[in-house]
Amino acid sequence: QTGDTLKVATDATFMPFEFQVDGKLTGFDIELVEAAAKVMNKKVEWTTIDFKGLIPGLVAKRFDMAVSAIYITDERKKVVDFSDPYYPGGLVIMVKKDNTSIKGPEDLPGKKVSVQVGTKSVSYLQENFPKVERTEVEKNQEMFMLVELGRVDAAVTGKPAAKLFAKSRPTVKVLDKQLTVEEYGMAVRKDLPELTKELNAALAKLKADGTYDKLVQKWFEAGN
Ligand SMILES: NC(=O)CC[C@H](N)C(=O)O
Repeated sequence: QTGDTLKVATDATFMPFEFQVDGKLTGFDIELVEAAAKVMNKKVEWTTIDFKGLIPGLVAKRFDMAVSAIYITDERKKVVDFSDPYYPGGLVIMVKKDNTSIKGPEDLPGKKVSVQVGTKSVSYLQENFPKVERTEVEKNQEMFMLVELGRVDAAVTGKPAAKLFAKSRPTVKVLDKQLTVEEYGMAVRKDLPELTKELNAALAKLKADGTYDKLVQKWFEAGN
């Protein structure tokens, strides 16, 4: 169905999942997709776009898959297929280190919170805390920076990325309480069911042969 090239889209602004070093894509998702493609005997052709364009781009058949720390949600499952879950995630709150007024999501109404457009963070706040003043931005770096600069009170984003960012910046902290429990999946066009099957088989092989564990170790556990 997809020939020998897999067209994969990502929003490379989310360390350690996908980001750029000297203009080159790298991260856990990037290496996992490359490894899966190798098992499937395919080459990867990457496209980088804003997160909000990933699911619409799949629907419009601009690429075959999107891999970008995407949570598997019922809403998204209506328009795209997902691989088996490949990593656990969940939303957390990031604030300035000296912030004492926000201890959990119940403290967010009336506060300014930065979120990335098109993400689960937006729908989570809309549904559960509609009184939060959302500042919606395109890039994750911008979302984090608004907290650092004190232009917003908090950011709501995925735990691994928030933790990694907080580790590199002494001015911010991640609250322990996790707001949701999620699973990351690779999103695939609905008209390519064979690709989803092949992808699941490749992921299973990478888990069985130790490649998956090595990548988890490299991107999430090394140096902790
Ligand atoms: N890639 C990201 O910036 C995080 C997206 C978030 N996990 C979601 O699925 O909505």
